[in-house]
Amino acid sequence: MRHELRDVRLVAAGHRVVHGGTRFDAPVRLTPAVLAELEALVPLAPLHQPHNIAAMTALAEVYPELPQVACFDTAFHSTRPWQAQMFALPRELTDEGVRRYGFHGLSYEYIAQRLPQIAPELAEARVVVCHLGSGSSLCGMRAGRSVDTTMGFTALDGLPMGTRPGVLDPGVLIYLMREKGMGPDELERLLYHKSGLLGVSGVSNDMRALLDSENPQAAEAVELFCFQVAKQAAGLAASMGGLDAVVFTAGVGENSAPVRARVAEKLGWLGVHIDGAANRARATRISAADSRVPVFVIPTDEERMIASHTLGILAHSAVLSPLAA
Ligand SMILES: Nc1ncnc2c1ncn2[C@@H]1O[C@H](COP(=O)(O)OP(=O)(O)O)[C@@H](O)[C@H]1O
Ligand SMILES: CC(=O)OP(=O)(O)O
Ligand SMILES: [Mg+2]
Repeated sequence: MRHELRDVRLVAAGHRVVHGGTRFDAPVRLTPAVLAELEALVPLAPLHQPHNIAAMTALAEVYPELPQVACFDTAFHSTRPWQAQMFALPRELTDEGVRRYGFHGLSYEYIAQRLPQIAPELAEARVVVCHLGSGSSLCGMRAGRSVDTTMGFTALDGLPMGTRPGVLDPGVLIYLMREKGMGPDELERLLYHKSGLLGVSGVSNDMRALLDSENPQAAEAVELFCFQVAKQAAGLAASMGGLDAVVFTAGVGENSAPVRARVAEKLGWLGVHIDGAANRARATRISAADSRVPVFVIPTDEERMIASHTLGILAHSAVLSPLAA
């Protein structure tokens, strides 16, 4: 890094941190105390949080004076009403933080800023944003604020993903523990690494490979994915009391015209109709001229959000002093 960045003056490092728990609903400057709190959240995001923390500790070793800022995937969702945050579990579990957090918040925050630049008439709109990548989730946002989202306590809930199952009857877990003798480590491997598109297809976790495959199980994996996107998008429309626009973003959402077409087809009854040619050309607005609900493809930019938050924290705490790399 020192070599690559020799002509650059580093002023700070911003990080995506997937889980902020109940404690962090905004970006925060990294301190040893903050780091300890982020480490305590590792069990809630075992696929992501350890890597987020590893980057911070590595950087702190090389640049001990460099200010570092943690920007949370969960923070954007702190505006949701209580019904969207609560599981129907005994109160004491809710009180200790067993609740729905939601993720991909930096991506949703970027889209919330970008959409009104593209379509000012939608500034107050009820929008379902489909962040479809390796990890996938949906966010229902109204006037740019999160109302509801498909992920929950961890990044396992909601849509099927590359290697995660999405929504699952918790009774399945009791069955696997009791009848198959699975312990927490084996369950974690099953749910974070072996399920989702990979588990259903037996072929790949990559949507491109599944769309190219002749294997009927690959086709089933794609169909299961599109079915759940449409079904859960309709659920978010109910959370918002209506639907005024749909946005596709992230790896699959930005690049896969067939997935967008199939999801839109399943949402036709809600007034979502796309224009085939615009969709294939990956236009910014892909809805048909007579579609009640406009549909957009907007490339996300989580890094830009992180940079912007990091500069904001620096300006706020007046630490933007000349720091030579
Ligand atoms: N042209 C494409 N068609 C279908 N899927 C694609 C295409 N390009 C990328 N993808 C999918 O996007 C996924 C990665 O999305 P991305 O948002 O970069 O994921 P993440 O940030 O969660 O790693 C890949 O796993 C791949 O399945
Ligand atoms: C939260 C999450 O699932 O992130 P990613 O899409 O990066 O896996
Ligand atoms: Mg991503």
